[in-house]
Amino acid sequence: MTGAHAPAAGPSHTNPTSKTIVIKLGTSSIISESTQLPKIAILSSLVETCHKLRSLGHRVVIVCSGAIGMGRIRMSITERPKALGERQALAALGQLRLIALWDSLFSTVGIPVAQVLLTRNDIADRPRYNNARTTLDTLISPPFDAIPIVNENDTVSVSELRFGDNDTLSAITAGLVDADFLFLCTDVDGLYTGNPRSDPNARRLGVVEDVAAARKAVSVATMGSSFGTGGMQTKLIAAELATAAGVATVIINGEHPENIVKVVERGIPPSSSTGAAKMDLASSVSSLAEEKKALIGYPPLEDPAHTLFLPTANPLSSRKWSILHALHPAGALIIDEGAFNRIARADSGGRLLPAGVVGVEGNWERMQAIRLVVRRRISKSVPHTSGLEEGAPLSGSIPIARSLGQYLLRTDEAGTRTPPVIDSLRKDVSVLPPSPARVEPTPEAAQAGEGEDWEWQLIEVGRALANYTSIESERIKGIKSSQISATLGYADSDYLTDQVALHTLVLPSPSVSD
Ligand SMILES: Nc1ncnc2c1ncn2[C@@H]1O[C@H](COP(=O)(O)OP(=O)(O)O)[C@@H](O)[C@H]1O
Ligand SMILES: N[C@@H](CCC(=O)OP(=O)(O)O)C(=O)O
Repeated sequence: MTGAHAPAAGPSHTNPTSKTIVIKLGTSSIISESTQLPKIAILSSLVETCHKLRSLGHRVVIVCSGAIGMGRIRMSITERPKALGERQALAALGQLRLIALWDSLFSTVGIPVAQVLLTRNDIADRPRYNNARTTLDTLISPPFDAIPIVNENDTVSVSELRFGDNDTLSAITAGLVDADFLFLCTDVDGLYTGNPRSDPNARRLGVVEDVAAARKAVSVATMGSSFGTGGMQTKLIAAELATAAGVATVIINGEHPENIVKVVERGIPPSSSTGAAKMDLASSVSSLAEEKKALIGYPPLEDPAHTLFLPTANPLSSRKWSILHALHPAGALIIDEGAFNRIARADSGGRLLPAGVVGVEGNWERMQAIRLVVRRRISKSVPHTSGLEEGAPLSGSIPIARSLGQYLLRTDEAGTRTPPVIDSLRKDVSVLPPSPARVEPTPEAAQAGEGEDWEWQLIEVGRALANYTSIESERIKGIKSSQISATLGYADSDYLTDQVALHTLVLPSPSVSD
């Protein structure tokens, strides 16, 4: 045998019970707030846990924060650095130490580790997304059987190309590797009804079936450890992203990594839609107020203490999930309500004809991801909601934009993340997320102006891969498919996009007629 690594028990792809497990370690799990030193004993225990998981046939990916924290330790900086350049420099100093530490700990059990540093840009389009997917899959498969250790490439990422927090990155990673489990290890035992550091009455939630409902039910003031960044807010976003991809997501205390094995071995109960699991769980736990039960599922889970977010009953396909949550939208097609109603129908195949397109914003090439934005008139006099408030009354019953809130998370210069701004996207679309393809009112909309009683509302309802470039789309918008050939001189598709992936909230108030 050559090299530092002794052969270790590797996972088997042929083992039907083999799971893919992503473990996210927050800075609070890596560095002690009191001693300001790496938590060596806990990291060692995590290494033993990974060894155990692999000997049970599972594949493991670690998403590890702590580069900036380790850099602070290295340079004896006690204050959270505010300047971007300083944070990027500290990340460069700390990442090296972090990976050296992991490499030396994992070599004691003969497991090779690989450093994977990502920015959003690295998964911005399908080819790059698939490339990252292949690399990770190759690393966790024979003959390498390695453990990738993923972090954001903080040293080079600039604001619009950042994930911003490793909770989101871990959910994206879980989607990339088609994970079964995502463990968000932190310094508390799970998700509580309030911040357990400041609220003595805060109660831990057990099984959560609906992340959006849980988000409503709890207070997630971002106050966290002095090293951590996102607090619970970003963990809930990660849970929403991951469960939509079919990944069971667990918030658990990083002090006892060995508990991860217990949760994996216990397995995931099917969601309540199947009935049986709810009965089993409900009978094994003590009482919980009825209203809480309805809202957030079950009483706290013990041995080990954790909060479990069940995967959605109908997870998105990997392709749709990546279009909605991972790829970077390069622009937007503005469509009318008729077009939206057609693509929202189950039998439409999600294909968008040029006839329903009223505007084209941004610059894109074929097969790049784009936003689909519905333009509609709304009454000025009738109070209405934007359709983005989770849990809003479902009067319009058109599926739309549940997760839009996440795109409205802003990161300021100091790296602080503010809560999602769930706001009306009426004519003022400046609240749309900053991107090169910022959506402005179309010339037609601007020309038409606003009536006395109505105004324009623009809402992102989904995303898709473009069949035509933005320049081609501009030329064929509003026409019949049969006219594409005469207009462009060729017609590679009757549709502007195939396989539209829609968000899942609801357009509550009906629009006034056009
Ligand atoms: N509702 C809540 N439930 C649990 N923890 C919460 C809640 N609201 C805020 N927090 C805070 O979130 C912190 C964990 O987030 P953070 O410090 O960013 O950890 P990490 O570094 O592990 O990502 C906890 O220490 C806790 O103080
Ligand atoms: N990428 C950064 C960590 C960002 C982050 O989300 O931190 P945390 O909230 O501790 O998981 C680093 O390595 O320092």
